[in-house]
Amino acid sequence: MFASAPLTMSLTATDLTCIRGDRLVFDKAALSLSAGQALWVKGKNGAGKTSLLRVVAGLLKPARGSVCWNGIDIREDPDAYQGHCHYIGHQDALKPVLTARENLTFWSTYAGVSRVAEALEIFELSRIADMPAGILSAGQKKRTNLARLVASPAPLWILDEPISSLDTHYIRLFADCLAAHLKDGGMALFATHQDLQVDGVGYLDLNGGGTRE
Ligand SMILES: Nc1ncnc2c1ncn2[C@@H]1O[C@H](COP(=O)(O)OP(=O)(O)OP(=O)(O)O)[C@@H](O)[C@H]1O
Repeated sequence: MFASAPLTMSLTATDLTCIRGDRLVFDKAALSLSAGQALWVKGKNGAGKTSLLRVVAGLLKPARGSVCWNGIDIREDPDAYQGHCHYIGHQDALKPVLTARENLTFWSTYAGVSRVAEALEIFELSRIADMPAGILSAGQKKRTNLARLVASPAPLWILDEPISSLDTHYIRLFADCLAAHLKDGGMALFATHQDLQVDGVGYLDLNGGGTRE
């Protein structure tokens, strides 16, 4: 399953406060996830979804509160945490001169695991695998980014708008991929304004400041 991951995994965040510029974005947000669970972060534009995902990914420092992976504050060993976590944000993380295959190989080599061929197949990228990423369509770029989730598996997925630019076929494909990840004992925290059908997902509503429903 997930190399080097402990049998029991947990992600907890408590009392998170985020201030951006001089604005309080959210206050006292809390969440918890264990193996097989997913949480959908909801909220209107500007409610702080991206900010929360970046805080939980360890990319943005909260004004207060903490994020713990298996009970240990992620600030204690950020490198170890990054090894268990895939963050895919709004922006694509592709080098435009490298092909889709080369981009995936770069990421999976960096992570020390290589399931590139499987990732290309699952996200139906084989036909365009050897085209430079810079000339791919928005949806093809998005699928190449998402294929990193399979090319170098990690137990925790943190995904910001993972299905933007995808047509209904690929939204379904992603939903199946997410469901398989959860069935396999993975976890996911994500935000999307679009409709995504995945069973057993919990919700975190930031409109009220970060209270879990
Ligand atoms: N780098 C920054 N500096 C200052 N303020 C910022 C910065 N980035 C975001 N903000 C502000 O933080 C607030 C939350 O932004 P965030 O992107 O987290 O919201 P969001 O819920 O993801 O929005 P959307 O649904 O529009 O993507 C917004 O008011 C935004 O203007």
